[in-house]
Amino acid sequence: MLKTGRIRALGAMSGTSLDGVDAALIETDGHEIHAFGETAYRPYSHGERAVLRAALGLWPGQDVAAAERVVLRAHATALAELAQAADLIGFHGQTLAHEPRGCGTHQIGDGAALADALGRPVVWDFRSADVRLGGQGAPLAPFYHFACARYVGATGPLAFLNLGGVGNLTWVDPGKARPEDEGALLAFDTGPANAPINDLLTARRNLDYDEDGRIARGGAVAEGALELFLEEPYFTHMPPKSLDRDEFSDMIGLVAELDDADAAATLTGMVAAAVLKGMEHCPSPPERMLVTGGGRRNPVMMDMLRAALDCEVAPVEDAGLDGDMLEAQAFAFLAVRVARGLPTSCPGTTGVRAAVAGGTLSRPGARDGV
Ligand SMILES: Nc1ncnc2c1ncn2[C@@H]1O[C@H](COP(=O)(O)OP(=O)(O)OP(=O)(O)O)[C@@H](O)[C@H]1O
Ligand SMILES: CC(=O)N[C@H]1[C@@H]2OC[C@@H](O2)[C@@H](O)[C@@H]1O[C@H](C)C(=O)O
Repeated sequence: MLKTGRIRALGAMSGTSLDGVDAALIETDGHEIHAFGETAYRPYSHGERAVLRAALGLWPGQDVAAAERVVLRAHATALAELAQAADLIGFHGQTLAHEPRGCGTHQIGDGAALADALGRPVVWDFRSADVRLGGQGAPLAPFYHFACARYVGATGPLAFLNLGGVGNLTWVDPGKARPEDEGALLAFDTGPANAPINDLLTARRNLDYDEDGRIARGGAVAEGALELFLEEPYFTHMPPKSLDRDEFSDMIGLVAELDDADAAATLTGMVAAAVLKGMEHCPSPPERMLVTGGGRRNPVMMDMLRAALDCEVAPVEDAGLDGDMLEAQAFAFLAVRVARGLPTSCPGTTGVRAAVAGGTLSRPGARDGV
């Protein structure tokens, strides 16, 4: 692979909400974003999702064979067409469990098998090297956020907020030369985001989520429950810090006595309150917060964030980025960095001891990685 120049990279992400595989092409040299390319989305069927859900919480050595097959098949079909135009693939896989201070972090998805299936080199297993070196293994999107901040022409500090199952925040100083430079990035998971709302509405109404915040809009935030939530020690822990999807699943108990609308409003308010708490850790107030992930489609959540924060809060689309594909693009970008030996995480993003290029490069036909 060429050491300099642009690479057409295809990234694939299967997030904690288990909805499907996002795929996106970008052109990059691993430093700058030169161009965005085509995207694809391949949802999981109900049956596939059930297989993945049943495997959540499992660690290597446990029986994850069925889930592995689902992930490989879904990615092979999701990526088949776009892979024709790609020099390199970045394959995140599916996180089943994440406990960086305990068992580690576990993503399934065999990159060597995917390289064989697609006939393209694949970078995968992005997180474990970081954990081995004392990092949280997450979040990894921040190095891409640094490139995005440059791409959108930011001159002062700004923040990216991803509202997926969990919320994660990246504070960026685009004035620094490189993302691994001290003070360029601070990143951490803010707390729960959509996962508890989805879980509540699945249990109570058999809904996947609170579409456009319609249920929360009819309710009011229960201040007592919110105060109890904010007593969680997680919020006072210094970053870097990261969460597993279900680490805050107990919070549903805090809204158990409330009707559906008040419960949804309160869980939505907790997301905004957790982000506000997170802002206390930022080195300086950002000029604006660009929001990505499914939560940016929830107007009630966005309004609560705007009410809580002192800066402009806008979906990343306002800056010309694609909030549905940002994570897939991130793993395309990180794949290029790994292939070029450039770091993908640093003390400010994951707490790793020193900047590290995490990931394995597997070429088609070479099962053990190259
Ligand atoms: N129109 C909408 N209204 C309200 N909520 C929405 C809407 N669209 C998406 N969401 C929420 O966003 C969630 C999906 O977010 P996203 O796709 O960012 O998750 P993910 O990438 O799987 O998660 P993570 O980033 O944690 O891995 C849905 O489960 C839902 O809760
Ligand atoms: C272990 C893991 O898969 N973490 C995910 C998850 O989903 C959101 C948040 O929790 C973030 O920490 C991370 O994903 C994004 C893509 C990241 O690494 O930046």
